[in-house]
Amino acid sequence: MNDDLKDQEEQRLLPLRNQIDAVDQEIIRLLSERAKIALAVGAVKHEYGSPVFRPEREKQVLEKLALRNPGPLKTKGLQAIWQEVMSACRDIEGSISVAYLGPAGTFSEEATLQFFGKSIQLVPCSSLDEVFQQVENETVQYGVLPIENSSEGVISRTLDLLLESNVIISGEIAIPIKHSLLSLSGTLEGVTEVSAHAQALAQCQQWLTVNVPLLQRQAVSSNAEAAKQAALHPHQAAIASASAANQYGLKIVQQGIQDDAHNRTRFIVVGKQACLPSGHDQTSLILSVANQPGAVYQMLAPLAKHGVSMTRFESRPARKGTWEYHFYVDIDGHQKDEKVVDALQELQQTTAFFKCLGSYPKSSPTHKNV
Ligand SMILES: O=C(O)C(=O)C[C@]1(C(=O)O)C=C[C@@H](O)C=C1
Repeated sequence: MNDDLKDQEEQRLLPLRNQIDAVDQEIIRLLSERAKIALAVGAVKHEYGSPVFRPEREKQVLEKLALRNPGPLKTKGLQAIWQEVMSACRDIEGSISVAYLGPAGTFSEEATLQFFGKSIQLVPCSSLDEVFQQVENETVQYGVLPIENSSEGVISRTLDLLLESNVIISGEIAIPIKHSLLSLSGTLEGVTEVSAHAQALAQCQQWLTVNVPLLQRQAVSSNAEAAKQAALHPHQAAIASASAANQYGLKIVQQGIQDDAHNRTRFIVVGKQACLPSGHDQTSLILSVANQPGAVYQMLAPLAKHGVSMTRFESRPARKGTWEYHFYVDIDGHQKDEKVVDALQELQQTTAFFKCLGSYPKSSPTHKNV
């Protein structure tokens, strides 16, 4: 562009940018008003000793945005902004800390930030067990854990820890998982090994077999750990997110190497506080029944009887060597909803084992960020 055209453009942009500045000032004034009200809300919560984070209310605020959005902003963009507004308001009511499978740069961190917004204290942990421990010991208020991947199935350690521990599920979020092959040089020259979390290696196995059959595959504790190692050793490549490349000083050899283009992981948020109904909730249960014919069919009868829909059903061996199973069941509705109350009461009487993991807002398409 020549200088004349640049000047012309500047002259036309200037008044528009002045308008944006004036609107920004008004937004800041309104945000400050909102923050003062949040402080008053926080003071009331403090008096009653109740938690700052209210997932059911945040879900309602995000849903209202979808209904009220006049455009031209996309609802997804508006909701992402509001997620940060609520995160910042929450933070002045009282800071919350959230444990996740670290180090920095993992998909767990991405899910944590999408769910809570950026105004939180991130506490990276070295294992899923440690995330649970931190929540159980109340050294953090919440923990974020992967529970199922669309191509690889359930994360069995998370299911087992839910059975053993004493935490309550307070939310869920599903995020797209896109893997990249990273190395120090951005090429595979001199590279003999590729490392990643076992789940990521499994999610990319076809691509690796077809494209880099000679690279030795090495499972490590997380993709971010693989990226850290690749940054130190030129003979190692790593599978991690494209953003991990920046974070660890690596270059992208190839993006999007996951075998399933729609690869997603669902994460759960656990804490010690039960959620109130939001209007669009689900309840997670662990059940088991005596090992006899028709037992599973009978186990589910109270749900059908009270018109409660089952949205997920997983089984895990009870690890007693007796071919007994624990069933992980998600149902529609909150445990305070009348028909759920009736169904749960009956289930408690008819099952050999019953554990309610909590009721929490469903991640609707508008809050799924996918
Ligand atoms: O409504 C509340 O309880 C608030 O604290 C306000 C607010 C918000 O910013 O809208 C902030 C934090 C809560 O998690 C929910 C909502």
